[in-house]
Amino acid sequence: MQQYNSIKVKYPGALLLFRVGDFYETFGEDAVKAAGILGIVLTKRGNGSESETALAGFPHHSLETYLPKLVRAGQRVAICDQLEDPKMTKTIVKRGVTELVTPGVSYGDNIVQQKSNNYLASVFFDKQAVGVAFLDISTGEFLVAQGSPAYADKLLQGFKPTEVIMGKRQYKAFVEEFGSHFYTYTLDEWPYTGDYAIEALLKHFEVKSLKGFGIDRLPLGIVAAGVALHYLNETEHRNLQHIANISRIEEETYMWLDRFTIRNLELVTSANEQAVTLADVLDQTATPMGARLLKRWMVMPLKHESAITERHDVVDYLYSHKDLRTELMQEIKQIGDLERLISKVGLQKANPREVIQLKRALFAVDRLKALIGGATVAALKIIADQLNSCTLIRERIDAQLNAEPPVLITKGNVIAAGVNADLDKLRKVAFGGKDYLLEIQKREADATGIPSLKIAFNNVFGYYLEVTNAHKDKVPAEWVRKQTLVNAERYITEELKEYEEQILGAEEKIHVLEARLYGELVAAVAEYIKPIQHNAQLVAKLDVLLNFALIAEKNHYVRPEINQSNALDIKGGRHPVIEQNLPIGEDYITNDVFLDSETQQIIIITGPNMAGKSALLRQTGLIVLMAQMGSFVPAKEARIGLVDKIFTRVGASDNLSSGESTFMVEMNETASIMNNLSERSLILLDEIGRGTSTYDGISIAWAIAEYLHGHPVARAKTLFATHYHELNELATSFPRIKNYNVSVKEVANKVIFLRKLVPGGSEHSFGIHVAKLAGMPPKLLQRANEILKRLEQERTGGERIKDSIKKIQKQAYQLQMFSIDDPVLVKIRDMLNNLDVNTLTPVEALMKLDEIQRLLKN
Ligand SMILES: Nc1ncnc2c1ncn2[C@@H]1O[C@H](COP(=O)(O)OP(=O)(O)OP(=O)(O)O)[C@@H](O)[C@H]1O
Repeated sequence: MQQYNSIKVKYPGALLLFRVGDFYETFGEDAVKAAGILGIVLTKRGNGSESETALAGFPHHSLETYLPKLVRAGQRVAICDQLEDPKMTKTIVKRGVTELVTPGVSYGDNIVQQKSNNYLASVFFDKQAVGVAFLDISTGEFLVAQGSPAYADKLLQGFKPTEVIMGKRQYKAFVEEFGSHFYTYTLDEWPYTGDYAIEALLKHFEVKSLKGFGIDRLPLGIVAAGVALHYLNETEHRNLQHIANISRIEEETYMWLDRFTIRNLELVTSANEQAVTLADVLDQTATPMGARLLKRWMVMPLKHESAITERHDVVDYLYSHKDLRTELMQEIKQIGDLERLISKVGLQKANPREVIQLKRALFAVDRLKALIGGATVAALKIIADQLNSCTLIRERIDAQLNAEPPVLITKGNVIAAGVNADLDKLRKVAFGGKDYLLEIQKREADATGIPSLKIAFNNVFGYYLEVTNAHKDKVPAEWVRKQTLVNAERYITEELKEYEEQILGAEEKIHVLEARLYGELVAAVAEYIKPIQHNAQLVAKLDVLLNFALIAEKNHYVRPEINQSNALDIKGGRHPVIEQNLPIGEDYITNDVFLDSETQQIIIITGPNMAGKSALLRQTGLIVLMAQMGSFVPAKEARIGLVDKIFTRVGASDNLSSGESTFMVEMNETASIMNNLSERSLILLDEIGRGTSTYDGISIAWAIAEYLHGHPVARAKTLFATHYHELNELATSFPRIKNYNVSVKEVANKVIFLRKLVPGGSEHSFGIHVAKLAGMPPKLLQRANEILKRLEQERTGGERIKDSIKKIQKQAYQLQMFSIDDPVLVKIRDMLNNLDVNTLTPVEALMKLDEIQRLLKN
């Protein structure tokens, strides 16, 4: 326990798994936690004594099962192993922590998700800018960026780190800026200096300057990156050869998606667990690394024409070469997760089966190279040229490892025959024993004339000769009797003892020798980390492009034209996700959308509830996004003038948990749009202003449209869906604002949704119709219709809406159940009117309810 305690204090905040013999044990509070999370038995040690402590443990071979559960439950887990062979020491065995696993520093197959990266983010900021580094120890990726808080925020949203580290003093500011939904860990301040960080990076990469990585001008990013390395060291991760590169996330290369857009367009995740995301529709990649890269491309679409066209060219080529596609697919599947395999080599955690898989992957890389070498599209040829066969190492693995080795090196039979003469000889001794024993048996039987003589083995005295009682007298004098049974006796001989020692020694020696040879082989593979990682990146890229071609064919997408104009021209566009999930027999209704900066910059879309306004907005955003990530798009034709930023304010995304009201969130999001828009921005606004009173809402919406139209430098293309028909008036005074509506047909008091976008404003919202579909009481609906009619009559009579509303307010609502004159009801009404819902706590709300109930009862 002394040893335990001395180790435990070194890893504050971590749950310590303490290896004792064949078990990992936890003690005290850790035991209580572990038992709770893992559902294992909690016992006590040192019952009743002063040192009594809670205890919970599990067999060491179950670590793979239990560790992920602890980490997923948000625990930091320190794994403390026995550092020497207990047989070799007379005192207490030496122990030490060999790894500290945290949510962001994990690589176990059972902990990290195959198809997602597992990023640790390190953040460091000053008053103006934020530096952020992303490191995935399971893949070796290491990226740095520096920019405005908004840029950092967008990256954090896109990369979705499983852990964010920062200096203790920056924690509060971090939460204020980026929210409290990240798993965070704070560190002491001392490593947060430029000097320390640069030194850590130079040392790790064994270079003299950071210039080669293109990150030397990111002082804050460098500090963040240096601390990320420092943190790996702190968590006992020392074998990091696979973190072989660090690169800058180039802000100017990628389209800007604000955090709301990533969320609102449901690209990779959705607030609704059941919802189908764009990733679900677009991902049929053949390898996990392809799936990970696809996600990256989805949240970081490109904004340079040449880079996008290059991807489209490849997709186009693969689209029209179906046979090649099938062949490529077969090879890529074989390659599997090469990226994580080679990382395991770097971490010195690759088992023999994984090294064999690595070899298979390299053979497949070779075939892949040959397959695309003949392609007539430049980008594919470049991939072919860059793929590295790594012939030497591949052949070395092939020659040195058995084709189907066990997972554990300790099981033996990993190194192939013929690799090492000593090993071959030892194996003959150890495993050629059966024949040898039979030989002895036969010789002794002949010599003694005991035909039934048998050689056998037991744990007590090893190999022995067994003689039945009938032949007892023929036993030679030099045999040593060891055991007498009812009808037989057992003897050992000098020869058998010698043989036994040789075998036991041989097995031990084989063990050591195989481990050494395997270690040498893995070290040799580690020399190839860089080329193999490069292969992995190329294959992942090919996988995603191939995937785009497959999906394009399957879902009938077309190649979009990307150009430098400022126009967005989509013909027959569809929503990629909704169209996949329509009831059978229903077709998605396609729509054309045209926007440019000259004639039609802003489209006001009105139309009834449920008409398809939001779907149209989203599909326009998604089509642009898909085009610029390199995919084909769900449309009949699409000509896309490059977009550099997409902003959305779509649907109500309540953020009540962070203490903001829905309307506040909406205004935050809209403000961020107004402050960041550019000439090439695409803005999607859905029902801006509906979270407040009608007048406030209309006024804000009106002013936003005016602002966007009148912006001195940036004529951002905007789709503006609204229920405020009043906004249709804008078109009369602003030349680039146009009215459209998503049409419906009214037949015999029923509404049929046509879902077609047609020019012109619309008059009705049919909200009451939707309320009816939803099953509102008929009385209520009837009254709503009355009010609506009245309002509409008065409006067409030329009155201003405000006056109309006033009139309506004068009408008393005829409540059937009771009269509003009732003083009790008046009291309740006043009470409710005076409540400030925004500041009310749940408890206060309950107390108010209780009060109301009592008033009514009395
Ligand atoms: N073009 C279309 N073809 C087929 N179905 C569609 C189409 N557009 C929308 N839908 C279906 O109609 C539903 C309602 O669409 P959407 O949410 O876009 O309506 P809305 O006009 O934004 O309504 P509200 O004003 O009430 O928010 C969608 O969930 C979708 O299933």
